[in-house]
Amino acid sequence: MAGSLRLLLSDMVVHGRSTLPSQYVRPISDCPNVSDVIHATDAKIPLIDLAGINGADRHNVVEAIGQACQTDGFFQIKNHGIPKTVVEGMLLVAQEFFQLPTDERLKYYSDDPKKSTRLSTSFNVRIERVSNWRDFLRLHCYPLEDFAHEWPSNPPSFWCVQLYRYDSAPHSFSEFSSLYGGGGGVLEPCEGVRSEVARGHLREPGASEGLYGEGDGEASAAHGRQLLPAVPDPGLTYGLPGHKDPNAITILLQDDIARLQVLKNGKWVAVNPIPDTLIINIGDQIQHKYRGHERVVFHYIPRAYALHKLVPHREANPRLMLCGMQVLSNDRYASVLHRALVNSSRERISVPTFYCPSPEALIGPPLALVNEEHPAAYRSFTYGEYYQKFWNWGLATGSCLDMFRLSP
Ligand SMILES: O=C(O)CCC(=O)C(=O)O
Ligand SMILES: [Fe+2]
Repeated sequence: MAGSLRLLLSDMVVHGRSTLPSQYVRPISDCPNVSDVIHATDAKIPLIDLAGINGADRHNVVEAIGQACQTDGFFQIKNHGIPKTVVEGMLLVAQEFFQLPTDERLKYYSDDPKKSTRLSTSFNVRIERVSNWRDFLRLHCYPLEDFAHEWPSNPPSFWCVQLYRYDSAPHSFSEFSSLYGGGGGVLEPCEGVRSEVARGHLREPGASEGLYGEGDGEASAAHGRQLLPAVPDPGLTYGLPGHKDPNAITILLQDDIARLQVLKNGKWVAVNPIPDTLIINIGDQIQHKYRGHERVVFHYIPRAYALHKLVPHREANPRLMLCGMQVLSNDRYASVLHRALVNSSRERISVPTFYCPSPEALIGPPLALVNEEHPAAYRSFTYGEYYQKFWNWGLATGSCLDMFRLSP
């Protein structure tokens, strides 16, 4: 891509540079107040041990997940079944990709958020006035067959690790692919996590029926790798400012540099890396498919629990792919604000996997919850529309969801 050379942060960074380029400098009021961050060991971001998930301890594990979804929306899991070498390999491949010669990387460069495979920088360079200190590679990966051919073929391990299938791959490589969304079995190990998150969260009687059920063709997954180079003055900029993920559930792998923070009880809490753990982050939507019915219910996470209390499933409108969403500000199920800071010593890499509804999925308030006393709080939208707004909103303060709010 001609002329894009300096658009990638990794190509702009000059080692030993002593000042931050002005387009990255935030106004003072918007700078991260690093002295006011609480350490996760004090704030207790839940760490859930999945070791017993398929055994006698299953009930307790599911309960713990449900509890974490209610109280935190952001937690860590250990004993997730993905070998350490595999997890390390994912970070390594990301690092290798970002170290490729500029020309090789720029083959994937695009500033178009609609592109399913792209390398870019900041957040949405088409609209933002202040840039974020990160480069990212974003890949769609479900169904795998639709997207794998677009993925980078370099570094060589990038392709092979992701296309190995269970039936043909050496054990470690097939496990490696398990962290990626996709067909051919690559979603399964995460499927357990994903279903348990949903099941634990929506655990009213009957609520778990069909969650991510068979024949579920509506989900999609995107996979990101982001590089946050070392920065001269980390107190003036962000890798990513405070935001809530627009999708259903995010599974995040971070390296050993503690720069991820989550807002808890009004305070930013550092999510200090714990070896061999993954982070689960509840996003703005969750998919709920009812087996044997056409309908798909996308619950807006903050109200998912209440929704299941209030709306018997069978009252949902079967024609409209019916969805529930409500005000997030005062609801304990809110998807949570989190942010990534940068540091001055060395680059940081993180690998998030985003599980999303399909772009066509219609999301709106359940009819049974809408009456004169409780008018719809938000207008209906497709996930595609929401997602486009999310990119155009540019991680501005407030919530992207507010753009869909109907006047009171
Ligand atoms: O880099 C991180 O740790 C957080 C990434 C993130 O929040 C995102 O990509 O949505
Ligand atoms: Fe995020």
